[in-house]
Amino acid sequence: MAATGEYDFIICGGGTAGPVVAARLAEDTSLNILLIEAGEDNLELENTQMVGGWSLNFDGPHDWNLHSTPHPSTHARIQKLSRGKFLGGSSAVNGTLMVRGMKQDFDDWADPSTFNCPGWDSETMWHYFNKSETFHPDTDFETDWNSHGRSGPIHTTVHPNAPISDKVMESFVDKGLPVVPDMFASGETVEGCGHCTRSVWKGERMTGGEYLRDRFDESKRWRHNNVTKLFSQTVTRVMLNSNLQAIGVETLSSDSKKRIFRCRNEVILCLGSYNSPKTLLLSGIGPKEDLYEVGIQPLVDVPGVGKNLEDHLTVFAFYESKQGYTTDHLFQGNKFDTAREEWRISRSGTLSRSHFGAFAFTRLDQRLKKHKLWNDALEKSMKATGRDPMGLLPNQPHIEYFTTERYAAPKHYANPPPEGKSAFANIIELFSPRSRGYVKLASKDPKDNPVVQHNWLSDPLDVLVYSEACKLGAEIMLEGKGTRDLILGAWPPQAEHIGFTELEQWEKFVRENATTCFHPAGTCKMGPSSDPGSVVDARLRVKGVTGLRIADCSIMPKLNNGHPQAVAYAIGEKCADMIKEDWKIKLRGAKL
Ligand SMILES: Cc1cc2nc3c(=O)[nH]c(=O)nc-3n(C[C@H](O)[C@H](O)[C@H](O)COP(=O)(O)OP(=O)(O)OC[C@H]3O[C@@H](n4cnc5c(N)ncnc54)[C@H](O)[C@@H]3O)c2cc1C
Repeated sequence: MAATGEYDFIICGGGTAGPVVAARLAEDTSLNILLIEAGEDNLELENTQMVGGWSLNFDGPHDWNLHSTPHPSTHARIQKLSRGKFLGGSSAVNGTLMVRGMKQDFDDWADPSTFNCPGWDSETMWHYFNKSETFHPDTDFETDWNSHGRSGPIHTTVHPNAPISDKVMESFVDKGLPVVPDMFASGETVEGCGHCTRSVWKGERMTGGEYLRDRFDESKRWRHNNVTKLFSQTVTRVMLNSNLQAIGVETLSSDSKKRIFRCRNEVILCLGSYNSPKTLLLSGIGPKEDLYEVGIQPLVDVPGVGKNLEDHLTVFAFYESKQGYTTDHLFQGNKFDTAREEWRISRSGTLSRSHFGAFAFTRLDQRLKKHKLWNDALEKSMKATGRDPMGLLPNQPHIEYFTTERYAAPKHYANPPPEGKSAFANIIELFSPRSRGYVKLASKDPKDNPVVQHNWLSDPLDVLVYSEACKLGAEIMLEGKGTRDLILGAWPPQAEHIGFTELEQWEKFVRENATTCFHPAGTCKMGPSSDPGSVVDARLRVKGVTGLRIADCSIMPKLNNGHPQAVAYAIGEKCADMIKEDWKIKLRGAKL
């Protein structure tokens, strides 16, 4: 098998973080960079650009088609774990929400007494969040300009609310969550509600691909001549020499042809939280017992690879609403085709925007302190760490609420209201869960998806916090002054949650309904060498080898209390800067 190329840096994965690393390194025009992506270029893939087309990418050739392994805590339900397989990766299939999380989340990453990852504090992360972004505020939006960028490749906006979202905000305020302008970018408000930034501009979704090609440039040319883009090639392993130095990668094409690409400096894995650990394991880097299990000779025993899998859960509580508030009428009947035509012609209409509406953060201390389970755990955790049992300080929220502006949900919800009826959801998202899962190889065949066991809700405290959050969420919707008179009942009408009065009813509800928020993280955790579970150090270098880094959501030592795409961009930005420092690469080329 002959080598088919040699590059200074090889970036594996053209998703969210990968293109950032490639593009920033390419600012030095003397460098020769290869970016390898298993999926296609997204230029001709309409559903990666049409904001409302996101779920049409699921379950086909543009999805990795991963599934969770059943677990009794979620009633052995098998859940789809969609990930984008094209340029832009999961940023090209996501809900476009740019909820950065709290400043404290990143100060925890950096703090020696918590995750001990120097250089990952909030000030640094806000610098990189802003660097990746060009924010276009609405005229009457009160912008916190310290928390937005003006010249990054990812163009963002706020969303014009449908009437239902304004009514939901009224209920949030009525129930004690005040409106705080731009709180989801500023990262300082723990209890409040407001609008969040979206990775949408001029009716199009922004993806990691923007770093490589300016979508609004008529010519559609690539920004950098020194980045070779290789699509439809799956990286199957990192090649290590006898000194355990990464010297290249092996790839497989869809017609099963193997190729080898060599690198002079470094390989950077940006394959996401399921596939980065998978590729390390296929390369002989991981827990030795897991490798022996599938017949792979361990080269480096790194016990943390694939462990520490964290995810946010969401549960959708649907309500039927009076007519005139939601946007269901724009989708019912054959209106989807009309809406798509409108988007095609003018990049406007309902498919030019995401269907999420109002947002809120809150803590649940008052409710939780009624429970012995919580109080016992609180006493212990306060003594041990000064934090609550979820690992949070008082300036970090337990929960996010966000709502839809019509009946919209993951695919297993299949009860859209007929014409003449409207529905919306209050989505309850559990932050900082205690449950952790894992990613393991199913076999040594790189074509097989890995085994993913999330273990969601396996920790009783997660169930308690989540059930209380759902109960409060229902009170806000049913008693809050904006929504109490417009909600007609649950949707579908036979849904029982509308009548729930007891916490146990909500516990059953979350076990039966909670589903992934598509935020997997932590499977190649960053941490100091003293942490046996860490896979990369604070400069993102893989333990036990040289010339190999990871830059994607898998490196998060703990998920942000927010949504992860903005973090993925920031990780890519910071990784590129660290590589430049380490290799003393000078900027000679054009800036983005
Ligand atoms: C349906 C959905 C909705 C979401 N909604 C939001 C939201 O609204 N807001 C938010 O902040 N976050 C959201 N997220 C999460 C967010 O999009 C991801 O956390 C983030 O994009 C992950 O970035 P990443 O770089 O880690 O991985 P990815 O973006 O998944 O990139 C990995 C890339 O590597 C490629 N790849 C994988 N394996 C190989 C291989 N072996 N060889 C070559 N290439 C390979 C993949 O095809 C992909 O392009 C959502 C995610 C999904 C799926």
